[in-house]
Amino acid sequence: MVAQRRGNLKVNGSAAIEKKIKRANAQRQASARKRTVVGTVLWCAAVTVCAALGWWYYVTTGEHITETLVSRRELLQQPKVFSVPCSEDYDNYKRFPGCTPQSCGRAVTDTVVTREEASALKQLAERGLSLGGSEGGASILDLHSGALSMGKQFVNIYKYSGEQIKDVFSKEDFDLYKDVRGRIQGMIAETFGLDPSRLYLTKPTFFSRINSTDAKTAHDEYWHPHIDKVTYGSFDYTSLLYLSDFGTDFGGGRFIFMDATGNRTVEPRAGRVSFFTSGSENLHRVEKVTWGTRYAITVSFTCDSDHAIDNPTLP
Ligand SMILES: O=C(O)CCC(=O)C(=O)O
Ligand SMILES: [Fe+2]
Repeated sequence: MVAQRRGNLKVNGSAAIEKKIKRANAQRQASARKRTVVGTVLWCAAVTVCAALGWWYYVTTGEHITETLVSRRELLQQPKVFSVPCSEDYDNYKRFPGCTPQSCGRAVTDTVVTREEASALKQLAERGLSLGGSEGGASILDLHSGALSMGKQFVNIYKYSGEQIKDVFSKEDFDLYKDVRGRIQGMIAETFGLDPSRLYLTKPTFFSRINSTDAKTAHDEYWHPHIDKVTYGSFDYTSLLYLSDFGTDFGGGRFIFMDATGNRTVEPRAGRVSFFTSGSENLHRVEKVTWGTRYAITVSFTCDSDHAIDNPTLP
């Protein structure tokens, strides 16, 4: 009797042990699965954080920049000129002696436009753009055609504002614009050895205002690499007059020449004029603005009088 009970106990006991072992195994497997899932999630999170830190470091420290041609802190006493071999782009267009680029390059000057003039032009841009503005990060105001960014499209500021335009812009504003444009034209002609009277203002010539708001339409995507002669056709010489300071008024927003040997940067500074031949020898882009507001004017020149535009006048 005692022996039989012991036997039963033994049978019952080993079943219980087997059950325990099974339960323990199941628990071990479940926690191993849990560990794998947690491990994967942590690994993904670590990779994401590393990628984000890498991107932030890349953008803020300018690791993508091989050389800074002119920094914001520098104040150039004379133009800095950099020669680059001309591309073949100009072969696809009619050549204009005394104007079509024969030697190509890029240059930066801080002595053609004063900071006071840049400030007056920025105020002009602020007043004009306050009447409209894009929903995305990039707005333009073209005093020649009247185009003004408005939401997701453009309006004609002269038609849109009617008589009130006289409260927004003055004759002095337009005189300053004309004067500055003339000086830039003279500087381009002198630097590239051109006859200034063979160089004409062309379109689009416009103010730009850029901030860090996400783009809403393709018009807001100012950061794409491009060649001005390909994008705009009539351009032979592009100039950019900066109206605000990199690092003080805005972050990001540096101008980048994308050469085969690396990226070369111009840091905007109010009153600084950067100018260059418009072919693919000067492929470029603007870095995304990360904070603040960046103002500039793109002033464009052509050698083809058929594409010339006049200075803007108040209607
Ligand atoms: O604002 C800039 O620095 C460059 C603008 C530009 O590339 C353009 O208007 O074609
Ligand atoms: Fe451009």
